[in-house]
Amino acid sequence: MNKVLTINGGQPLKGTVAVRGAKNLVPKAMVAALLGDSPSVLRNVPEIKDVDVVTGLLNIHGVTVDKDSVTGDLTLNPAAAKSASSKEIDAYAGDSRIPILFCGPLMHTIGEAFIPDLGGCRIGDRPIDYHLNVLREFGAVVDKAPNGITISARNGLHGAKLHLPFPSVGATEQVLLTAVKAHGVTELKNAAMEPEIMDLISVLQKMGAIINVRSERTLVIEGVTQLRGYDHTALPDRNEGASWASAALATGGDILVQGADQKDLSAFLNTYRKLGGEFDVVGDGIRFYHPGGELNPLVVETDVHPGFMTDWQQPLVVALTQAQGVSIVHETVYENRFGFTDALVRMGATIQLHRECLGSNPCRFGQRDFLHSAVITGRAPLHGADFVIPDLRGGFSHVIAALAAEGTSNASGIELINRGYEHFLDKLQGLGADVELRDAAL
Ligand SMILES: CC(=O)N[C@H]1[C@@H](OP(=O)(O)OP(=O)(O)OC[C@H]2O[C@@H](n3ccc(=O)[nH]c3=O)[C@H](O)[C@@H]2O)O[C@H](CO)[C@@H](O)[C@@H]1O
Ligand SMILES: C=C(OP(=O)(O)O)C(=O)O
Repeated sequence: MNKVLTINGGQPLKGTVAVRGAKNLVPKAMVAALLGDSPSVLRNVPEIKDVDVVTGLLNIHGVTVDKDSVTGDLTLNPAAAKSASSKEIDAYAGDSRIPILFCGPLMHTIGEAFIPDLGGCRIGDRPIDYHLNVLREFGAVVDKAPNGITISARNGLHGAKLHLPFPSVGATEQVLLTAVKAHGVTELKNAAMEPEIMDLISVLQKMGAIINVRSERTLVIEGVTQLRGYDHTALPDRNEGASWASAALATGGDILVQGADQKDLSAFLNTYRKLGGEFDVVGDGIRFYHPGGELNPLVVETDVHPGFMTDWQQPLVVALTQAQGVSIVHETVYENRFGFTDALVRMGATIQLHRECLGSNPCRFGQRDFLHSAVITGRAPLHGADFVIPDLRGGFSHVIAALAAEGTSNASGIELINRGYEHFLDKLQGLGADVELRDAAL
């Protein structure tokens, strides 16, 4: 039975939430376990759908994943790794972005891989051309198959000199997970340097990999013949932390985010402060709050790390609807990440989308037909509306807009949020939100 979340707005969110391991690291560290010749232990694992998807994919490839019933820590044993049928793998098509990262580890382990069509948030085309190009440079052969691709490396994989057209997070991870056991040295230029990538590098180094992080976005990886299991505590989810911070501001609330890490949120914290939000870095996290008074309009441009992360943009836009004046958000990472603003406009926000680059940095979407700049005029009183959750961050934004609004909203498709937000409804209720999950009327 489909569920609907009924949200009664008008209450500030107040209280404490704890964030655990990052959605953008944990599933990748799980994939890395395939490369070891002994079991790995991953700690601080959140209960989110992307972890379930990767657990299922590992299981059908013969990797056991045991969850500690008290701590939730995972022990991943690749001793019996084997190939899986395309029918088994196909069951995971469209669920997340992670299956593409099985390419290198599966080629190293069993010589070939079938990768189903990917899922993840629909915020642009999200092609995998960089992934396939780097894999070919390593010596892999890629073939299109019904519902996915097959990839093989019968003659092994060798190091390569690589340069990404854009510092893609996924393609950088693809290179890391392949190069660590490829024959010879790999140099990757224009690599992504997100904290989750640095944490994946820590995981791989614990396994025995040799990875040099140079300045100027360059990684140099010296391939080794053998890797062992790791014991690692995942870094906290900075994107979940930033989401709750925006929720505090949009609703006029006060949220202590346990686990939020100042250094990984630096660009976000600067923006938050300029917008008029306040935060205190405390022992076990960061307290985010609306200090009273008016919020200030801002110009925000998303960027790769260390810039303002694209995944922070959607929740922040809700807070910007409550600032006094005209704000601009220029999205430079994804070409189509403003679809979620339709529902905000129906709730009373004033948001106009433009094809031009409205920030100070022209981006690669500027001369093309993409509505990738938003002009937000506030302060706009919001009112309740019915909406369908479009994706992870867009859905979070809709829910906090509904909480900031006067009146009642109904959200369907709320389960999408579980892909990246652990115990979302429990956390909302713990912060005093008046929400109720019920069966949809037929
Ligand atoms: C599971 C995960 O970690 N997801 C994160 C990861 O996504 P993901 O790894 O998919 O994002 P990328 O950094 O690869 O994508 C950045 C841009 O590069 C483009 N591109 C990427 C690969 C490719 O082969 N060809 C290509 O054109 C994409 O369409 C996008 O416009 O990084 C993004 C950027 O920080 C975050 O928003 C996502 O939350
Ligand atoms: C875009 C996101 O995730 P994914 O890459 O998993 O779709 C996100 O977390 O905002």
